[in-house]
Amino acid sequence: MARPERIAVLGAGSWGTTFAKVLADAGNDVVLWARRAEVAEAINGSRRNAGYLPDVRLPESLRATDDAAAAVHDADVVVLAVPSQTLRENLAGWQPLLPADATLVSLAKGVELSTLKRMSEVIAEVADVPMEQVAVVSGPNLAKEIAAEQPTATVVACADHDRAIALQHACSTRYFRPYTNTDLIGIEIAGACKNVIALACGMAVGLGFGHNTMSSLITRGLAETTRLGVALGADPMTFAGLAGLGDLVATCMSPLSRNRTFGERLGRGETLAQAQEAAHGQVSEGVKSCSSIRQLAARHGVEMPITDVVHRVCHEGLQPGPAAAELLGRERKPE
Ligand SMILES: NC(=O)C1=CN([C@@H]2O[C@H](COP(=O)(O)OP(=O)(O)OC[C@H]3O[C@@H](n4cnc5c(N)ncnc54)[C@H](O)[C@@H]3O)[C@@H](O)[C@H]2O)C=CC1
Ligand SMILES: O=C(CO)COP(=O)(O)O
Repeated sequence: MARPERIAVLGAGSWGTTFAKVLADAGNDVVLWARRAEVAEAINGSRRNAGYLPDVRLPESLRATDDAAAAVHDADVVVLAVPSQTLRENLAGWQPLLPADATLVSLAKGVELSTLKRMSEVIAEVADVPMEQVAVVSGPNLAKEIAAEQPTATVVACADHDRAIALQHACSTRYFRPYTNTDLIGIEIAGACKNVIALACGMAVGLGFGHNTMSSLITRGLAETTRLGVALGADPMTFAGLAGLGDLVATCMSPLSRNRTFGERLGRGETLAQAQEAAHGQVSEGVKSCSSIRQLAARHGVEMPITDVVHRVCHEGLQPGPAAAELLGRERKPE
């Protein structure tokens, strides 16, 4: 397959804007779709997306529009950079506009609440395309660091290995190094679950706990994530890779993570509404995915104790302190 040249990125939030910059820096012809016309105008005029990445100057070659039809026209690749719980609705609106053979790329890390589907499943269903046409990009990819051109690696996953390689070429830059993978289930489950574990780590920070607590949560979080993934058919090795352990460590350890920051606020005693207000509309996917992942785990008979308490803290009034005590007080077992 030839190297893609026309790429549309739909969603001009933190990651959509940053990934569009990566694609433009890699030499592609990139159009970024923003919901609000003034955001598109500011990107075209001042090369800034002030609401999300105020300190970053975007490449001259990156064009923005609020017209989705113009953005996707003739695109070889369409990147979906909207939150996971709105992706179905957003994509349904764009579906009639999509070029027939375009690779559809998910950047979202979540599991849909109403259906318990992964994002690639939602995309294949709504766009009515074979799963081989859908790809996922996931890894330790905090947008602000990548926008500042700090080196990172990532995973480009697609059941069609040739498409994965074409996309790998399209998003390789001197600061962004993608690896290919064909295990969509593992990559997506890892990406969704790490947000929930990051909420738990944030709560631990908010409660005043240190690195032993964080490392314990990361490691046991990886264990429960792997259990779920394997039950769904994932390759267990995926969880030791960039989209597994890599992203889990980055998100749980970094104050730049919205999920960890959200958890920290809850750990300090703020309510869900207060933490949501402080997020200024930026998405903390784990707050909703903790519920869908918990349901998915129950459906498959998988124990996910950290995810369970995160759900109950976020949605059932459990306090972070007693949640920690509950995890420590569980039945003793071998590792
Ligand atoms: N920010 C990051 O560092 C990374 C984010 N991700 C994932 O990428 C996805 C998008 O994240 P961000 O760009 O960071 O989110 P964001 O909150 O910064 O931006 C979301 C974008 O989606 C648009 N949007 C379209 N329809 C929407 C609707 N109905 N409701 C809300 N927003 C709507 C918003 O206008 C905005 O441009 C999430 O699933 C996130 O987990 C993945 C890797 C890195
Ligand atoms: O997915 C991310 C890093 O890989 C971003 O995490 P947050 O959504 O918690 O900021």
